[in-house]
Amino acid sequence: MAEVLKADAHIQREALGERPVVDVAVGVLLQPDDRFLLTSRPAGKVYAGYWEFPGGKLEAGEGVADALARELHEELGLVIAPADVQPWREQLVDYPHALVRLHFCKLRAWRGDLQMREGQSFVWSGLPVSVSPLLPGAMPVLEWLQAERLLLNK
Ligand SMILES: Nc1nc2c([nH]c(=O)n2[C@@H]2O[C@H](COP(=O)(O)OP(=O)(O)OP(=O)(O)O)[C@@H](O)[C@H]2O)c(=O)[nH]1
Repeated sequence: MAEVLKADAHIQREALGERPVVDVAVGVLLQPDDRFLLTSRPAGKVYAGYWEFPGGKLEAGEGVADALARELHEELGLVIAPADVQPWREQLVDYPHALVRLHFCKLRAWRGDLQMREGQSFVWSGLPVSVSPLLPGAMPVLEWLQAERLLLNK
């Protein structure tokens, strides 16, 4: 099994094998200058107020690119073509409330102006990130981006 990131390890949860995996499509929206979009989780959701990359759970029978296009439209009013979604990395995260498989995708093209349709806040961030707290499942992305930038000498 791929490495599992255990969030809030001090909180008890069911054994791994007994929980279903929830698939989540997550977008890393990148500007030409490589800043990326972070949004805050709306009130009423688990980890409300934490910063994350936008996205959400796949519906039954839905693929990652379609789910991401639907979520980004529902949450942010953006229109993206599934063909512009670049699958990037996957990460399993073991939260007390759920075991999730995050499908991180890069996006450099979209249409429409950002609308915070769920009352979220947003920031276009560089590295290091200036907002906090960050959702545990969003943290590996920062390391991956940093590693890529070092490699490309950016
Ligand atoms: N969107 C997003 N979700 C993440 C990230 N990292 C991470 O662990 N997650 C987890 O993935 C799951 C996404 O669920 P969600 O609640 O945002 O999805 P949703 O919009 O479909 O939820 P709902 O329709 O049940 O309210 C949550 O358990 C969340 O903690 C991230 O960077 N972005």
